[in-house]
Amino acid sequence: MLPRLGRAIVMLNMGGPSTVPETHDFLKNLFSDGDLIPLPFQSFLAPWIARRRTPQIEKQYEDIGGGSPILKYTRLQGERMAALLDELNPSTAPHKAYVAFRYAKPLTDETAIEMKKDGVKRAVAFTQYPQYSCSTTGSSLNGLFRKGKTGTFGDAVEWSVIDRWGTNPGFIEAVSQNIERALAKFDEASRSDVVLLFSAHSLPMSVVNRGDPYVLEVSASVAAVMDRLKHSNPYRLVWQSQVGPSAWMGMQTGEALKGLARLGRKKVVLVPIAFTSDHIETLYELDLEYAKEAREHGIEVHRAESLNDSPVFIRALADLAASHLREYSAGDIGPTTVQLGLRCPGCTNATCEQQKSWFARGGR
Ligand SMILES: C=CC1=C(C)c2cc3[nH]c(cc4nc(cc5[nH]c(cc1n2)c(C)c5CCC(=O)O)C(CCC(=O)O)=C4C)c(C)c3C=C
Ligand SMILES: [Fe+2]
Ligand SMILES: [Fe+2]
Repeated sequence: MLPRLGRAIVMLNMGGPSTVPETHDFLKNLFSDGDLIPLPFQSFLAPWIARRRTPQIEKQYEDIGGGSPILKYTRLQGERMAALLDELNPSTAPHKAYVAFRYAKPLTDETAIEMKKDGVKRAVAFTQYPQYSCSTTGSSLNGLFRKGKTGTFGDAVEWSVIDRWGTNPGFIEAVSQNIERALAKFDEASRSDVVLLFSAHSLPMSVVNRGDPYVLEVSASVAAVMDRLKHSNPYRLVWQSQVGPSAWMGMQTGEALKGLARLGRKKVVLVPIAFTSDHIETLYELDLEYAKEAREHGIEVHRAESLNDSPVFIRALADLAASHLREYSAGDIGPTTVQLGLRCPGCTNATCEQQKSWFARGGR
């Protein structure tokens, strides 16, 4: 049971199957989410697509060691962040981190029950996606709002929100240090020729074209990292993990690697920039598929490690949460956002607007 003045920090993310047999339920939840993938006849189509896709995706999770490590790392990051927060902000201690995933256990419902049992009165919804997209953080906040307004967390919880932090100095420092470690694997004489290929999960063009800020915010992260590295190397931002036949943001990571080989650029560091721990896209797509393909094209390729248990990154999470708790009250969104109350100009999802006014009232 948290004492009255304790603070709950709720780490929001999509989640992933911790074991291979959980893959089907993960995919079913994912394809059922109209905020991520709006489908006609969603409640019929989602289970059908999930069933068809399960064997292929199960194989990928088998190949990366039997599941997604996202829960392991989110718990570790949360526990270490909370311990640091107790030191940084004794006036709001004790702090306790909760995990609320959108498509895998622990789902928001389960977390809500735990928070209710703990008697939480004041909570921070802390997105673990550094850059904002309506289809990721937006979906998590919509999910939290749907549960919150029916009292699933208890009647008296007051909320505030950290909804994006893609240019946070600690985050940028942690990514930059991992790039420097990858660069150190190349021979010193040709190190400045290495191309830094920042790779982020792509977004359907239909989402980009309705004014979603994700592409801009990922680009801002890349620009901040390059400033920190004093533009030591040539670089590009490319996009991976397209699903289905519609148009997605490009250029694709795989195509970029082939193009670089054609140009005679044979040294590359792959940098995951839009996710904070290892998952199928780093361990399978980047490490097993693209790196292998690149080597076949004669490219020497190393990947910057994901942030995972990076102490610099965990300190950044704690600093972010500490300044949020010091400077913001229930009903506030910050520190990075200046978009309170605004939704994407082309957004027609009514829940997005309701959710934002609900949080602006502190979750009342
Ligand atoms: C910032 C990260 C992500 C964005 C943006 C994003 C958008 C997005 N994703 C899909 C469809 C799928 N994504 C899937 C897996 C998956 N997606 C992300 C991150 C972002 N997605 C991650 C980290 C993962 C893997 C989780 C893990 O391994 O731990 C999948 C399932 C895998 C598959 O079937 O290929 C789908 C489907 C859409 C449609 C979308 C934008 C609207
Ligand atoms: Fe929206
Ligand atoms: Fe995705």
